[in-house]
Amino acid sequence: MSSPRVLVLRAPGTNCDKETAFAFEQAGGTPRTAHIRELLGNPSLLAEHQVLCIPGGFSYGDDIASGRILGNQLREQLTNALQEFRASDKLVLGICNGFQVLMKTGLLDIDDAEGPQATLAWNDSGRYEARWVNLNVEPGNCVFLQGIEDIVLPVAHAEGKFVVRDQQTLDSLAGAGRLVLRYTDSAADSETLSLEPQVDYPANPNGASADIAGICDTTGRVLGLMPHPERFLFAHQHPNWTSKGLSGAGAGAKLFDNAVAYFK
Ligand SMILES: NC(=O)CC[C@H](N)C(=O)O
Repeated sequence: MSSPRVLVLRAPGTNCDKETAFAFEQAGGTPRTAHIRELLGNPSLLAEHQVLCIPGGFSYGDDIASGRILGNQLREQLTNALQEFRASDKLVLGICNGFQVLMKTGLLDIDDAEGPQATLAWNDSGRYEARWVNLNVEPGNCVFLQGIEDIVLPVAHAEGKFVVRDQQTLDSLAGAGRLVLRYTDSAADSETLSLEPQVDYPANPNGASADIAGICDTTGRVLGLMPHPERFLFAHQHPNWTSKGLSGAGAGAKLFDNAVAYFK
């Protein structure tokens, strides 16, 4: 297959669908944007695509909780179509609000018999955080992050604090290679795995447990992350690109390249 078809799903309040579709297009994919109503009316649309991406924004105005309404719609009304999609060796990406949505769908394998093992809560600062952050990638089987050790990306969210239920759950998620993306700074000890952040604000912009910025499912084919890779496709999007002498592609482009390369 030369160019995977990417379904970029939007809902009322989504605001990153165009740049996310553009990111997949730049990478050689064939994106198509669909409104949730269109997908609910025609679930077979999913089967026509190889990648499902839920982009960032404020779906349903972040009412109740970020991602809750769209997540519930997907979980309750498209259960079978989504599970079939994942089972057929396809990819799912949730960026920021899309991550918040994915957390509620079951696609990230975050629920166990006792309920959710983790959730995304309000930032410790109590406000929207828009800044650039440094991230470490845990080596593993996450398709989107292959070949990336560390990466600089922007975040822009108010409900991005990844909170894990307890230390045992944290250890088991880590042991399974699920904690794929963590905020870092020069003083960070990435070996320590604690419910408390090891990295101080603002390098950890929200106070996430163990500085977690993104997780994948058990297959490595579903990724949810708070940072926005689609906002760093070109070096000149970095605020210090001239002083750093950056040129060419931005670091975020690699995630989309990896997704497309998976189908070649
Ligand atoms: N950029 C986004 O996707 C924002 C996510 C969400 N609406 C929040 O503020 O937490």
